[in-house]
Parts: sequence; structure tokens; C-alpha cells
Amino acid sequence: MPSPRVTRAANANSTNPNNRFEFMSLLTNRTSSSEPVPTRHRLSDSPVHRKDSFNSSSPAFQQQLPEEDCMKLNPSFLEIALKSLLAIDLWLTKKLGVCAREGSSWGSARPLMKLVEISGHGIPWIGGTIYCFYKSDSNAGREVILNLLFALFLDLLLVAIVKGIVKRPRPMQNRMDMFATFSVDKYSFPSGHATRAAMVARFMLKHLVLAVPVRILVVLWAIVVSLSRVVLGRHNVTDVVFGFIMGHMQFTLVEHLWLSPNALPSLFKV
Ligand SMILES: CC(C)=CCC/C(C)=C/COP(=O)(O)O
Repeated sequence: MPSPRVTRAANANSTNPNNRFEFMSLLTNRTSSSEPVPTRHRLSDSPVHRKDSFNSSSPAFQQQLPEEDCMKLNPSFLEIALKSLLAIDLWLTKKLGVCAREGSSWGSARPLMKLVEISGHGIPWIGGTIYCFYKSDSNAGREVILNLLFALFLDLLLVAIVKGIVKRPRPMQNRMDMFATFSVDKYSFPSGHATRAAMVARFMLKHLVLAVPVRILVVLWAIVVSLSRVVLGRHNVTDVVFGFIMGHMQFTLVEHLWLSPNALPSLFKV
């Protein structure tokens, strides 16, 4: 049994024979007719189906446009993916910056988040590591602490280089009230706190003998320090994600460049 839609179409054709002609006239190339065919009605002229010499992928087309124009007309998958990622990044950053100001939705938690920020700052880490170095009474301990100090300085250098190259401004919602910053710290990418937190956490898990609850605390601390960057409105989400990955890479680099007591014998006890 035919469906109502088929029946209606059949009836329409039987009652008005011109319908069929009009429909067909859109499909056929009316070369015999005196009326010119509008260009957009010809399937063969669409950018996808056109097979003549001016096809966008044809050498003739490529020759007529400079290379940069071709790229604008034909944005690559990578370009579209990056632009979409950037849009999501900005949207998410704005949404998650809940402690960016005192008046923000979680503004009352801002002082606590600033304490978390200080726990991942370079100054307490470098100062504390130098103190531990001089307090350590074993050469094995001094070797580990010396390498942590080296890792912390390497981190400052690499982050400053990347920030200076990328020059990404901090999010609009950021208030530049951070304790002890360098000039490159006006830039956002990558987050120095995230690189340091990831690197130090991995370093401690590898080189310190810690009880399981403390190991869990170290991991949680690294995650909370990184998240606090976005929550405080200091960074975009991608700055922190990249910083966290960069911190892991820095840890691997430090393992490769490991300083042995032979490199700096004067710093070790005989
Ligand atoms: C002054 C010293 C020794 C370090 C600066 C530490 C600092 C302020 C880094 C910036 O971190 P974010 O990029 O996460 O904001």
C-alpha cells in the first residue's frame, strides 16, 4: 500500500502535468532553450563538483592566487581545531575564575587560594631547598637537594623563555596582585606554578622516601596548585594544562642532566 506522501505526489503530477516539467527543468541543462541557465543551478558549477580548469584544487586555480589567499579560502583542519580550542579555552577560563575577585561567586575563598598560590611560588621553594641543603648531613641527601635546586632554577629559566616568546596576556579577569614576580610574569603561557608543581611533585615521588598518605598529598597539592591558577583568574586553562605537561618534561630533563657530586665536589663533605 503506498504511503500518503507518495499518493499525494502522484496526485499532484496527475492533476498538474506542468509540475513534472518544472521539476525536470531544474535538473536538465536547457541547452536547447533560448533562456540562459542561471549559473548557480548547474550542479557541475558548484565548487565541489566543478571539473573545469578553474577548480580550486586545479593547478590553474592555484597559479592565479597567491599562496596566502589559498590558505585563507581553505582553512586547514588544524587552523579550525586551534580556533575552536581557543574559544573553548576562553569560555572555560571565564567560567572557572570563581575566585578572580572578592566579589566573584566564590570570592570568599580567594585568601585561601592565595595561600595555595604561595605554596607553589618559586621563592619559598628555592629558599627552603637552600636551607635543607645546608642542614643536610649526608652526601646522598645533598646530591638530591642540589638537583632539586638545579631543577627549580631550570624551571624559572625555561618558563621565562617560553613566556617571552609566546607573550600571551593574562586573562582579563586577573588582578595583578601576585607576590614577587619577574617582568615576564605579566604573560600567561605557560603557568609557572603548574610547571613547578608538576616537576617538584614528580621529583619528590621519585627521590624521597615517603609514606603512601604523604605521596597522595604531594599529588593532590600539585593538582590543587595548578587548578588554583584558573580559579584565581590568573591563567587560561590551556596555560595550566601546558604548564603541567611542561613540568613533567622538565622533570625528565633534570633526570638526564643529573648533577653528580663529582661535578661540584666543593659542595659535598669529605
Ligand atoms: C621570583 C621568583 C623566584 C619566581 C617567580 C614565581 C612566579 C610569580 C611565577 C609566575 O607563576 P604563574 O605563571 O603561574 O603565574
